[in-house]
Amino acid sequence: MQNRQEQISQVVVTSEQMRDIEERIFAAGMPVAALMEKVAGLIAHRIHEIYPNFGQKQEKDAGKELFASWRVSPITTRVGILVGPGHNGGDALVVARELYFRGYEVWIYCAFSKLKELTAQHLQYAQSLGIPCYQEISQLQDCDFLIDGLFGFGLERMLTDFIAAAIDRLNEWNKPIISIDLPSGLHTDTGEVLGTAIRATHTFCLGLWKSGLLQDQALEYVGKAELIDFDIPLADVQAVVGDTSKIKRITPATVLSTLPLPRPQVTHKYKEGHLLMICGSRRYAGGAILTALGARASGVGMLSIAVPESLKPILVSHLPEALIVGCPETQTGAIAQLQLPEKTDLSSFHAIACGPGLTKDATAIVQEVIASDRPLILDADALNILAQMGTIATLQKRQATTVLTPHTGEFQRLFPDMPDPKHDRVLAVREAAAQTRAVVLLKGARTAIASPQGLVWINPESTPALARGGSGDVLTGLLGGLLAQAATKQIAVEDIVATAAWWHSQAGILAAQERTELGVDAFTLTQYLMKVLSKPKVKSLL
Ligand SMILES: NC(=O)C1=CN([C@@H]2O[C@H](COP(=O)(O)OP(=O)(O)OC[C@H]3O[C@@H](n4cnc5c(N)ncnc54)[C@H](O)[C@@H]3O)[C@@H](O)[C@H]2O)[C@@H](O)CC1
Ligand SMILES: Nc1ncnc2c1ncn2[C@@H]1O[C@H](COP(=O)(O)OP(=O)(O)O)[C@@H](O)[C@H]1O
Ligand SMILES: [K+]
Repeated sequence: MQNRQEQISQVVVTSEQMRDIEERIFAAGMPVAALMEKVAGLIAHRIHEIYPNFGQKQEKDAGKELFASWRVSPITTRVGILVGPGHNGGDALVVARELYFRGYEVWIYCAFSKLKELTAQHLQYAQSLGIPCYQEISQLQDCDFLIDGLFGFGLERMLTDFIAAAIDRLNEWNKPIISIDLPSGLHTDTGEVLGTAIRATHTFCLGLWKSGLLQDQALEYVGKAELIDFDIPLADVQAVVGDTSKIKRITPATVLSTLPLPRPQVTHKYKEGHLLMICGSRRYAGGAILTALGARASGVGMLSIAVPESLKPILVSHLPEALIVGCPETQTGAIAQLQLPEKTDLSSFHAIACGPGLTKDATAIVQEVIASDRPLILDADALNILAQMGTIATLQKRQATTVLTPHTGEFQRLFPDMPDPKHDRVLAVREAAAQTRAVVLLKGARTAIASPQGLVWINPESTPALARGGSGDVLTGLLGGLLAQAATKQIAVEDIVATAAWWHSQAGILAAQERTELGVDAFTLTQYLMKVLSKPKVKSLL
């Protein structure tokens, strides 16, 4: 049973869900102002940890002379507070007050004439303390860092006029900015930039993770994101979010509920998953090797690899443990047809992973595996061939598990009539899974995975070091190996896919830490997969 913190860290909400959750808390008797105090107190505490103030409150209290010289002291921190019209602005003003009492020099920017009542009261009190409040953003240019309380999940339309101009201006200063809840200007659900948006260095997401913060298009704006947990009761979360149409973050706890795949004492190789990989062509031999090395790291019991006959020697030399199935080739060096060893047919395999390096000339074999009753992962060229066959009509005929692993370009070819993943990745992937009845993994900086039942997993941590040829092939092999093993155990397919995405990106992160982001070629990546699980912190949980 996961503890509360683990459960909360997996939840992802839309603005509508967040509003409903808050309303339940307020309806239960929690005063709005008390919640704002609590939240802002937690934020102020974190800010104090990140940007400590070395100015002495005693100096300020000692009299006007010292106060006047305070600013020139190199050790006093000046913080600019950006205040919007709603409760995001209210949060920021409470933070302003708290930092002021801790000896920071605080300057406020507020250019809105109409504020929500609570926000207006906090502004009035801040001003009564002598905290200066400006209507021109240029006045804050000398601040050491800024706190963004312009808009939170209440932003409902494009930013225009003076506020858009102010954001553009302060973004040019390249100062540290801490955004409260979300960088102002981002759509809470999709992460889309509504006209313009704050480029934050930190985002303190309040209470529950907002979906927009986990989208590729938001990442340049979010900076380092962390959750400020203000004790929302799990019952309220559950009541609003429910069990279906959920979005969940993949966390170590998620993954460690599947890994290590249970392996009994008395077993044999065919009981621990038999994967058939179909990949490679004369033109693309490397993809087959990388996919196979990904599968090797999964711990799969038996690995068979179908490649064009001419690739057999090179595969044998890289993977002595695997059974390499040489297949007849087309004139272009693609697999012409599957030629399995005697007494073997597709039913011998627990799963099939098909696609990397095939080229489009391998159509016949892709059609054959799609027509089979085996759990199937389709990637790369197999996806392009599927697109030509007609994705939805073809997959609706399949009874067995299908997993598709497209990047954005492949997704658009597979699903030309679906919502554009560049606009809303969660919506796109959920729709694709619902219509195909496949588990769809949409690759990206923040990979999103949807089940046909509407559950979406988002992988919240990765590294651009993975933006490199061949890293997707490694994922396909790893996923194939895990799926083959899971087929003999009772584990949900989407959980296995989420596990593979997490494991793959953690290997990238670890490799980048040790070798820099430039040192994570796909072959190296395969060698870091095992290292992730043997990291003391992960290993102790396994
Ligand atoms: N109620 C509370 O005590 C709590 C408040 N919280 C804070 O409250 C925020 C949500 O507060 P609100 O619902 O007041 O919403 P916001 O503060 O996000 O903004 C809403 C205000 O902005 C205006 N607005 C929206 N789009 C605009 C645009 N494009 N141009 C100009 N004005 C625009 C709206 O008319 C409204 O006045 C959260 O993000 C969070 O920071 C929560 O964190 C926790 C508890
Ligand atoms: N900017 C990024 N940040 C994190 N992960 C990324 C980034 N770009 C790509 N990736 C990951 O790297 C892999 C690339 O796969 P793919 O596009 O299929 O490449 P290839 O076919 O060359 O192997 C995917 O798992 C993807 O999620
Ligand atoms: K904000």
